Amino acid sequence: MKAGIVVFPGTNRERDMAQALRLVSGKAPTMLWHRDTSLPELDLIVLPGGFSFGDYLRSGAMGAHSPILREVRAFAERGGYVLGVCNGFQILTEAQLLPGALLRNAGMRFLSQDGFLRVETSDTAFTRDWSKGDVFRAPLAHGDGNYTASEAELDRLEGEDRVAFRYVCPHGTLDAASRVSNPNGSQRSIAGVLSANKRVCGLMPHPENLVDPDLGATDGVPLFSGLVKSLVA
Ligand SMILES: N[C@@H](CCC(=O)O)C(=O)O
Repeated sequence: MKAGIVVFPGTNRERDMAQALRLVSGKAPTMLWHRDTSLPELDLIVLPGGFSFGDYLRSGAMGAHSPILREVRAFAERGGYVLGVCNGFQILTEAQLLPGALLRNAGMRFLSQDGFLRVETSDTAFTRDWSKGDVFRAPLAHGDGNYTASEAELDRLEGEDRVAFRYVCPHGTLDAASRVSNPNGSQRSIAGVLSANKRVCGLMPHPENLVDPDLGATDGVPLFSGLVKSLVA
């Protein structure tokens, strides 16, 4: 699987993402710069976490206007697979490659804690190595993770099976009003969504940080192993 990771000024999780892709796929990804105006041949583009442009204006707002986003958009329009994690998810919504917006956390403070996610669909390359209803752990680290969209958009996402992950309690129950189950106030406890063709996925938690057994947990491996199965010719 030929993966590319986009680095912006302020990105700080590109090495975590590169390590996860290398560990699971066996192939080192290509590091891309936000000013690049052409891409190598790729199967997957990843926008990793961090603080692109210092989160000035809004998290992801400036990164969404970087030159490389024209190439990312064209790649997605050709049916390419794109994964946005945390700041990468914020950039994808700001670029309108995914619906909705990530607003300030409901508690108005930066969250740095474990989150528990329930897989809401296994019918995608990003989730095929889980079963619908599986619950896994993934670290959270963000100030603007409160997923928000219109009621009509939320209904559309639900109706088209495009909610990928939802925040739940550790034993899997869902309580949108609970800060344990829903740490940042996201509407309907949504943690990750998909594009209409289900080939662009964004999520706030960091599954790339739980793929190495030497670090004590491999909860995030299925995200990457599913992509390898779908994208390796
Ligand atoms: N800087 C963004 C994302 C953080 C990250 O990607 O880890 C925020 O605080 O919401």
